[in-house]
Amino acid sequence: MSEAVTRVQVGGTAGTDPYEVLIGRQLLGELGTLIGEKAKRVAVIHPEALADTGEALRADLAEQGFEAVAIQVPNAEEAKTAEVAAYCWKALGQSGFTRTDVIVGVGGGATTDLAGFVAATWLRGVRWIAVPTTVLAMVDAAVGGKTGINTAEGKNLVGAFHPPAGVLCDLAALDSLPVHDYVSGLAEIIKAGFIADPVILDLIESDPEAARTPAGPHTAELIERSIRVKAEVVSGDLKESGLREILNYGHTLAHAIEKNERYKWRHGAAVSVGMHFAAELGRLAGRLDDATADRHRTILESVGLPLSYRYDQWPKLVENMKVDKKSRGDLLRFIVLDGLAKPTVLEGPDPAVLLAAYGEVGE
Ligand SMILES: NC(=O)c1ccc[n+]([C@@H]2O[C@H](COP(=O)([O-])OP(=O)(O)OC[C@H]3O[C@@H](n4cnc5c(N)ncnc54)[C@H](O)[C@@H]3O)[C@@H](O)[C@H]2O)c1
Ligand SMILES: O=C(O)C(=O)C[C@@H](O)[C@H](O)[C@H](O)COP(=O)(O)O
Ligand SMILES: [Zn+2]
Repeated sequence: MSEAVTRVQVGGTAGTDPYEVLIGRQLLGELGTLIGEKAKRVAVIHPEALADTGEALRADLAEQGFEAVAIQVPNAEEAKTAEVAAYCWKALGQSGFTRTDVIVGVGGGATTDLAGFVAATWLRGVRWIAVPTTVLAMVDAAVGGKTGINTAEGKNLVGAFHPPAGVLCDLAALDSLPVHDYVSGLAEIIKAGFIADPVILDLIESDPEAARTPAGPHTAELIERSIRVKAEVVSGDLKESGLREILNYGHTLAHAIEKNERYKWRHGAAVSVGMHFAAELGRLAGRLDDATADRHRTILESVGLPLSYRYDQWPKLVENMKVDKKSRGDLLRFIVLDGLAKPTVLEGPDPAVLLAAYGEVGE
């Protein structure tokens, strides 16, 4: 018997089409319905690590009568390149993909970012469905319609806002995820806790060791709460004209680190260091109380996320941060907290304060 399915609605305001995020188990039966009757062809974009899943999905869709192709892409950030996007476009062209056909992105956030970007750009936009298979992709990447790829100059510099037609979070997928990747996803869950839903922090703090695995007692609740935070924010501001920037908490430094590491670090690990930095920045800018700033350190450390990065890299990180999407002209902008669950923008902080905050993070 299948377990209960939770449905979270996203969008439906300001002229955007609403869609649902489904959270549960054995959800793949929903895929055919979501794809719809208008589609003749379906392309399943999946990473190498999920070759079997990708092929099983393709075969199942073929059995349902679709002309289904599987497009295998590299694992992780190696998939988020212009070359891999071009490879996908070629596969779509060769299979005669039209505007009524549908892309399915199955994998972690790197795969769903790429699949969504390919869907946004093919024929100027076709429908796509996200099937996230990492905790990070479930709680963040697959929801909200930010799609994109990296360039040598920076993280996610090319992309489009192109929401999916639906998101299927099958919790069973998490069982095969290496612990390192599971824990990396906790960074975005903790982010949702600090910016909007402190119950998330309480649940993790009640048993940090258990929070490190999908078998933990609060897994489904942590995932659902984080999705609800994201859904509420992006429903109010799809294109990041204001409110949505709060989802970038910790990301200004995180993306600078990822670029500096040539995209070999996991995103969640970089976000962890980035949130530690943002907390210290908030504290030194006189915005954030000591207890909440210290709480960042303890909770991130308790689940095994990193807090530090190389001190000598600061000048390069500052250069990298200049292309952050929140920058305006020469003005660096950061999301900081005025208090727990009170995110705000800090514009053009004094370089001495920035360096002092990094002094707490650098090793
Ligand atoms: N669009 C957004 O709003 C948004 C939000 C947050 C993060 N992101 C992006 O998401 C990406 C990070 O995503 P991620 O943390 O999911 O990493 P990832 O996509 O790089 O996946 C990590 C690794 O796990 C493998 N994998 C995926 N599912 C698996 C499973 N069930 N079992 C075993 N292996 C599996 C992948 O192939 C990869 O090797 C970054 O590129 C980040 O920029 C986007
Ligand atoms: O959805 C958003 O908006 C976010 O900022 C969520 C982030 O977790 C995510 O990493 C996003 O891809 C970052 O976006 P970017 O615009 O800074 O590239
Ligand atoms: Zn992120």
